[in-house]
Amino acid sequence: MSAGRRPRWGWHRLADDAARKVVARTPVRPGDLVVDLGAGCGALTRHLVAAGAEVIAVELHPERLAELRRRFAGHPVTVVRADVRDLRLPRRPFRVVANPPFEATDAILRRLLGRGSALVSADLVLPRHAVERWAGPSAPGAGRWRREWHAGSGGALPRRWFRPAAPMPIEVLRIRRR
Ligand SMILES: C[S@@+](CC[C@H](N)C(=O)[O-])C[C@H]1O[C@@H](n2cnc3c(N)ncnc32)[C@H](O)[C@@H]1O
Repeated sequence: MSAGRRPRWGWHRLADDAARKVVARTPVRPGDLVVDLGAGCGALTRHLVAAGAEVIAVELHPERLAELRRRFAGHPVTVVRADVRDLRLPRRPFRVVANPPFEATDAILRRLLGRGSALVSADLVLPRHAVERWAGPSAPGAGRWRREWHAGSGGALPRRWFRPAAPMPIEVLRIRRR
C-alpha cells in the first residue's frame, strides 16, 4: 500500500446520543439495506439496527473490526473488512449512513454516484468544506449524476458531538435519488 493509500487511524467518533440523532434524521425504515462506511466500533450501526435496518458495516482497523464482530453477533449486521475507497457496492437498492474517514470523501462519493449505482440516499457526516464542494454547482461529475440525485446540506452538527471534539465545522451531506 503506497503512503497516499495508507489509512489514517485517527478518528472523531460520534458520541452515542449524537449517533442516535443523526440516524433519526435519515429516511431509514425497517427492512432497508444500509451501508455504514468506516463504522468504527458501531456508533451509527447500533442505531441503524435499532431502526430495523439490515446493515453492512465496513471497517479496516483490526481492533475496530473485532469489536464490530463481537458487538453485533446475532444482529442483522454484516461486518466487511474493506477499504471504503475500493468497496463493491450492493446491487440491490441501498442507503448510506456514515461518519466516514474524511480523507476518503471524494473516492466514496465518486463510487456512490457512479454509473449503475443502486444508491437511494446517503447521509454523510463530513467537514463543511466537503459538503459545500459536493452540494455546490461545481461538484465533481455533477453534470451527469445530478440528473439522478439531489445533494444538499442536512445541517451542521455541534463539534461536541464528537470524541474528541471535531477540529473543524461539521455538516451532514444529504443525497437523495430524484
Ligand atoms: C471518523 S471515524 C468514524 C467512526 C464511526 N463511524 C463513528 O462515527 O464513531 C472513521 C472510521 O473509518 C475507519 N477507516 C479509516 N480509513 C479507512 C478505510 N480506508 N477504509 C475503511 N475504514 C477506514 C477508521 O478506522 C475509523 O473507524
